[in-house]
Amino acid sequence: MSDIRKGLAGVVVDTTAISKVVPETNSLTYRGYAVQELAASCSFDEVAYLLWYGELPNPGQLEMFSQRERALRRADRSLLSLVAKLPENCHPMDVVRTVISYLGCEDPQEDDSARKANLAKALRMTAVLPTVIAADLRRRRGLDPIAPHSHLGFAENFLNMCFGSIPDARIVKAFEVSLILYAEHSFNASTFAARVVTSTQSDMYSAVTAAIGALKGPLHGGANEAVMHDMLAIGEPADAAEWLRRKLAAKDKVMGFGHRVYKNGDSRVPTMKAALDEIAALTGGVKWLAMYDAMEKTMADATGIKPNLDFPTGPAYYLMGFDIEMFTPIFVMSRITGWTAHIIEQAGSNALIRPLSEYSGVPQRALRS
Ligand SMILES: CC(=O)SCCNC(=O)CCNC(=O)[C@H](O)C(C)(C)COP(=O)(O)OP(=O)(O)OC[C@H]1O[C@@H](n2cnc3c(N)ncnc32)[C@H](O)[C@@H]1OP(=O)(O)O
Ligand SMILES: O=C([O-])CC(=O)C(=O)O
Repeated sequence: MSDIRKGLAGVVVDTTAISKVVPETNSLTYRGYAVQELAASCSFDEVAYLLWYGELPNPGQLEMFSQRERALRRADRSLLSLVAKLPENCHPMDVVRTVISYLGCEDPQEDDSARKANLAKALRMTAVLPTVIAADLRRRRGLDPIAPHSHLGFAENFLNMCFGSIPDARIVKAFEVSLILYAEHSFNASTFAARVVTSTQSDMYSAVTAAIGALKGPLHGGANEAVMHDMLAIGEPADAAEWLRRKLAAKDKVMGFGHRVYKNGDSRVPTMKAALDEIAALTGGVKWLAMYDAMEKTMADATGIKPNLDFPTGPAYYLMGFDIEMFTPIFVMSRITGWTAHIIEQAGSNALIRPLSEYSGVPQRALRS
């Protein structure tokens, strides 16, 4: 029997220079910078630049980069009509997945995986995806899309395209913090899926499409939606403890808790919890803070398992006015920067990813005796 590590738990499969997760010290760095410091001091554009180019931009570089991003925000008519044609009862993650696939069909350079071409694709996808997600949110509410504005920052512009106005600057900042925290997390399942596809020398759009499929699942990015569904099902903070006890007794997983790498708490949660506190104070959402505390305490007492990043983002996005099914697409809007950085890294130092398996079926037998 070989040494099988189910789910590749604990297996180091390659090196990466993009981010480092150290569960022992509860630290996460992007290109050497602590994520908490990036969230406090940087814009999402600066973090995207850092992930792709390895260094923070100087003011001139940032200006040029932001101008290029702003110029690529507009979704052309064919893209918007594709979104409009997709069934409204499909999950918005299916829309996002389909749109990325379509962008690949449209791109005459689709199969050019040189670094320069891939950087251009990464920027185009990152710039246009918010426009598509906002248009999808609005069509599900029976509203026309709002065109992007090139004078607005990345987060402000997205919120304006969704809601038709820009919220309080403190809410915009809290939202931008969530995007920065979501941007990158080493070899998580969706990033690994992207790297597997890239390792066959396939194109960036195919790799991102695979990553979106992996992120949709509730054990990964889909947990932020599940958290809010659970909080609404519980209803009142006073009922959280009993609800959780029943869930645990049935051996069900509680969404938004636990992590494959962090066993003593997710390094991003304190920063996101502070952002949630800010949003709740400004939107009158203190009930959901009480729910958060009740669930966190009951889980800690019963299992010792701590929340992951999807736990605070669920109520934060809900209080900002997003429909629950838009939560994971927002995660995509941010993580696409990390995925594409990994795709570029994988393509630049490639080895086909193809592990082994141990056969567990019937022994070899004759077809006819
Ligand atoms: C951005 C992100 O993707 S963060 C992750 C988002 N996903 C979730 O929130 C889904 C809920 N959490 C989980 O399912 C898990 O914690 C995972 C999948 C994230 C990580 O799981 P793994 O590292 O594979 O740990 P595993 O599932 O083996 O759990 C170890 C033990 O803790 C328990 N456990 C782990 N997470 C939870 C949870 N959320 N609720 C209840 N029990 C849990 C398991 O039941 C298991 O118990 P056992 O040893 O008695 O069987
Ligand atoms: O690292 C993981 O396994 C999941 C996660 O937290 C992320 O992708 O942000």
